[in-house]
Amino acid sequence: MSCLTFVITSYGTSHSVSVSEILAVRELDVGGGTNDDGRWQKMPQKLTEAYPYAFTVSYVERARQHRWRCSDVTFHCSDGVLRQQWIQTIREQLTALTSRPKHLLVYINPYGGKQQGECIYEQKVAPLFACASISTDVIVTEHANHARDHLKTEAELKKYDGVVCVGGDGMFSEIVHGLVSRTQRDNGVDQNSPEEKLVPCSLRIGIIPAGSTDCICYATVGINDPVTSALHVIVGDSQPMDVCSVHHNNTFLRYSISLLGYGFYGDVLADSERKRWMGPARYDFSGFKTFLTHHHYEGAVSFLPATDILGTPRDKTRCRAGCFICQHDGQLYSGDSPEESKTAPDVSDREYEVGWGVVRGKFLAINAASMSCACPRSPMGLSPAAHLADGTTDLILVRKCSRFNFLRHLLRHTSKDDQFDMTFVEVHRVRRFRFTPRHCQNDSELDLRENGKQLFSQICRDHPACSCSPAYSSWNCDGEILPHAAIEVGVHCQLIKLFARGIEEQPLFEDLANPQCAL
Ligand SMILES: CCCCCCCCCCCCC/C=C/[C@@H](O)[C@H](COP(=O)(O)O)NC(=O)CCCCC
Ligand SMILES: Nc1ncnc2c1ncn2[C@@H]1O[C@H](COP(=O)(O)OP(=O)(O)O)[C@@H](O)[C@H]1O
Ligand SMILES: [Ca+2]
Repeated sequence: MSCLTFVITSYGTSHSVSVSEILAVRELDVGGGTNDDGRWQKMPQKLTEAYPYAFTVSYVERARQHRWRCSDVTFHCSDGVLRQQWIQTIREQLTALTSRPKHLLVYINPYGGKQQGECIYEQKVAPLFACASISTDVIVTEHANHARDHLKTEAELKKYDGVVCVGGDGMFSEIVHGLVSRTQRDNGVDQNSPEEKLVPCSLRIGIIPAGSTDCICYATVGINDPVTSALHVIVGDSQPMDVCSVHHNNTFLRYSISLLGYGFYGDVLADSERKRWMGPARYDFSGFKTFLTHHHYEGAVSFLPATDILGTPRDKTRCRAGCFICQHDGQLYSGDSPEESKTAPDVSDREYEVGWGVVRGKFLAINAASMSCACPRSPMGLSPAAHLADGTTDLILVRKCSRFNFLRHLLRHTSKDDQFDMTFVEVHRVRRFRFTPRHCQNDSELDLRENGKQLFSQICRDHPACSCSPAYSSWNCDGEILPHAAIEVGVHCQLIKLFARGIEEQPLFEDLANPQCAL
C-alpha cells in the first residue's frame, strides 16, 4: 500500500497517511487565511512568508470507539510549480484507486428512527461526498417498499458504482431485496426454489445509520455514526456478507441479513410496530412487556449443522476486519485441494443434505443470527462469535424456563458473560434449518391463524397474567414481520457486499490538531 509520509514540523514528529485513506487534495489560498470550507487556519507568519504556496490534504483519522473523522493537513511550498506537482501526483494516485465509487444512488428513508434521515444526509454525508468528488442521485422515499421496487424494476444500475441507504435495518433490507431480486431476474434464477444457488450482487451497498437498531451498520463498522459510514463508502471498502433466504412451501418469503427471531423477538416486534410513534424507545417498552408475558411456543426445529468449518459459536475470537475465517468462506480445508477451496458451500450443495439434527420442545425464543447482531443495546450481540461472511448462521434455541432464568439470559447480552452457558440454551452453527410449529400440520396454517387461533393469541397477549401461551408467534426478519410460522431457511455465502471492512482492532490515539507541514 502506498503511503504519503509528511513531517509535522511544529511537533517534530512524523505521521504517515496511506494514500488509500486520503479523501481529497485542494489548493489553499494562504493570503486569504481560510480553507475551502471557511475554517480559519492558524499559520505562523514566518512559515507563510517562506512557503507561500499551500495545499490541503483531507484524510481519514481514527478516533475512539471505531469512529472515523475527516482531518486536514496543510502543506506549504516555496513555489507554485512544486505545489502543482504535489497536487497532481496525489490526484493521480487517488484516480488509480479503482475500488472507490464515483457515482452513487442514494435512498433516504425520512420515516425511520427519529425521522432525521434527510437532515443527517444533508448535513453530515453530502458535504463529504462532494469533497471526495462523488456524484449522487438522491431519492427520498415516499412509502414503504419504494426503494425496493425502484431498484427491482426501474433503476439504471449500470450508471452507478454502489447504492447507499440512509435508514435502519428495515431500509437496508429493502435495498437488499431490490438488488438481490433484480440480480436473480437478470440472470434467470428462480427465487422460489429453496435449493437454487443465487447469483451474487455486483453493486456494493453503503449504510448511513438513521434507524432504530442499526445493527447491520454497528456489526460491520463498530459504531453507528453517519460520518464514519460515509468515510467507509468514500475509501471504497468492501465487506462480503451472508444472506439467508426464507421460504414457505417452496414459495420465497424474504431475505434476512441479521436476525431471524421467533418467540421473544417476534413478539417484541409485533408489539412495537403498533408503537412506532415512540421512536427507537418502542423496543424497550415492548421488550419489557414481552418479557412479562413470558410466552413459549411449541414446535420442531430441524437443522443441518456446518460440520466442515473453522470456528464454533462458543469461540472467544471475534469476526474482525480481514477475518481469516471469512476470507476462506468459513471452510476448514483451503488451498491444497483446488476444487474444494474454490467453491463456497452453499444451500444448493446436495452433499450437505446429510446429517440433519432435530430438536422438539417448548421454546421462549428461536433465533438465527447470520452475524453477531451487535448493536448499542447489546454491544457483543446475540451471537458474539458469529461471522459476517462464512456461509453459516448461528441457531440459538432458548427452551422454556423460569422468568428469572430468562432474565439472566437476556441480561448477559448486555455484558461480556456467556449467554449460551445456561442449561436451557443451545446453539448450533448451521447452513440450513426448518421450523414447524406444533399446531401446523398442513397448508391451512394461515387460515387457522386468521381465525380462532389468532384471536386466542390476542386475548392472551392482552392478559399477561394468563398462564396459557398462544399457539403461534411471528418471525422477526431484520425488523419485518413474516406472515408464516413454518419456514425453511438457507444461508447464501457472501451474496452481497457492503461499503465496510468489518470492525477494526482498536488503534492507539494521537492528537494532531490542524497540522502544518513544510515541504
Ligand atoms: C431485560 C434486558 C433485555 C436486554 C436484551 C438485549 C438484547 C438485544 C439484542 C438485540 C438484537 C437486535 C438484532 C437486530 C434486529 C434488527 O434487525 C431489528 C430491526 O432494526 P431497525 O430496522 O433498525 O429498527 N430490531 C429489532 O428487532 C429490535 C429488537 C430489540 C429487542 C429488545
Ligand atoms: N417514506 C416512507 N414512509 C413510510 N415507511 C417507509 C418509507 N420508506 C421506507 N419505509 C419503511 O420504513 C420501515 C422502517 O425503516 P427503517 O429505516 O428500518 O427504520 P427503523 O429502524 O426505525 O425501523 C421499513 O420497513 C421501510 O420499508
Ligand atoms: Ca455468517
